[in-house]
Amino acid sequence: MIKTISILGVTGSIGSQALDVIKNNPEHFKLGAVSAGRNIKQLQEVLRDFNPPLVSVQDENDAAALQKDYPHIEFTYGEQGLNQVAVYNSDLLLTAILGSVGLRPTLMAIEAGIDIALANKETLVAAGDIVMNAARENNVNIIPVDSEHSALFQCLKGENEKEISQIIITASGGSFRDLNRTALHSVTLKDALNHPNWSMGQKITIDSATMMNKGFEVIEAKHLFDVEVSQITTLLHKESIVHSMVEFIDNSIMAQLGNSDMRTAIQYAFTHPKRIHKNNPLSMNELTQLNFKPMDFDRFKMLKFAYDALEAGGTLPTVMNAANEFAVAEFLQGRIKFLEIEEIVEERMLQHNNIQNPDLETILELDARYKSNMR
Ligand SMILES: NC(=O)C1=CN([C@@H]2O[C@H](COP(=O)(O)OP(=O)(O)OC[C@H]3O[C@@H](n4cnc5c(N)ncnc54)[C@H](OP(=O)(O)O)[C@@H]3O)[C@@H](O)[C@H]2O)C=CC1
Ligand SMILES: CC(=O)[C@@H](O)[C@H](O)COP(=O)(O)O
Ligand SMILES: [Mn+2]
Repeated sequence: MIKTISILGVTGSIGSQALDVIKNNPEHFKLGAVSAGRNIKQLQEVLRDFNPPLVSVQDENDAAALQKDYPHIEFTYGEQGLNQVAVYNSDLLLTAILGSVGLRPTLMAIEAGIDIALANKETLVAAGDIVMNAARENNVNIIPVDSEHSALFQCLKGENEKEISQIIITASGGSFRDLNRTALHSVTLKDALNHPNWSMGQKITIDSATMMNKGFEVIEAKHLFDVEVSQITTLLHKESIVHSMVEFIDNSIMAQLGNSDMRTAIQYAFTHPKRIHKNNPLSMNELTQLNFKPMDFDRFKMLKFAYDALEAGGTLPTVMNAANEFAVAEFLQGRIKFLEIEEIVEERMLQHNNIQNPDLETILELDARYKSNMR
């Protein structure tokens, strides 16, 4: 059976790699509806190559202009457009959109009974309980795409979650892993965007440099796998070859290894529970060494913030995510320095009065407020 896959964020790093997977496997996958933001040039290539039935863009004028050029495709725009793409009749929705803007469309897809291949980790950080409860109520599968969670998901296949001793999430350390905190005062945006192992979008590359990405991944793991916070460990692993590990109660450790190629995780999310062929094997003969080092929470303060937010629960993870989206956007615009990202996040987390068991409207309201310029 050919699976129809819709994509939120088709013009991004994950979106483009997902298109490679679809293009390389026409006997298995077909593109459904897609959304893009403002990169219309890249979207036009997608339209020419894949001819999707429904397309959403951020701006109304872009939608109108595209409609003239591609009359056989249906164009829509804005938040309403994202929702339309999300509920388009497909077998799987890949959430490769950036940030908490992905939350509502993801929930709408879940309510429509569509399985989710989840790359958009901010959705689980902002509203993990609501999303996971909705998935359970609607009998929808959330299949992780994030490389660490894909690894954990694969290691846990057929296992009993009660027999997990700990989940070990590996971390490259990001662009500044060899610098101490003093040196971080003078780092540049250009340096921050230079990830040692992965080629990714700008925001996640900065999150990796601040270690917020690993914090998000700890929260993501808590929601995806039924474990205690105390069972989630992080470990520095500079090669990003071991994508993560699970230790079981009998001391066996299972790991998933592979190249730094997100197409492996994307493809697995598309084919799960089966596997299909792929042509980019990790050459074990060329692997000279794999390094592991304990995490340093004083050096990587943002990871500690994430553990604190997860322990506190309620709306604190939502606020942390929103503050981070604001601060990283400011850094990418050249308006603040690297270390001000964590200052802003910490400041906003400290000023927030936590609310337990929030509903969706509360989360969306706080998300908008803490993402805005409050300074
Ligand atoms: N890149 C990676 O390897 C990995 C990414 N992830 C996660 O996947 C998600 C996507 O990351 P990545 O692909 O790197 O990000 P990119 O920045 O490369 O792509 C983001 C996509 O979302 C679209 N988009 C952004 N904002 C909006 C908006 N307001 N409305 C509509 N569309 C919007 C962009 O559109 P446009 O460009 O057209 O404006 C683009 O298609 C993130 O949550 C990230 O954390 C997880 C693991 C690995
Ligand atoms: C590819 C992927 O999954 C990223 O989230 C990756 O984890 C970033 O690497 P680090 O956060 O370990 O630097
Ligand atoms: Mn990851």
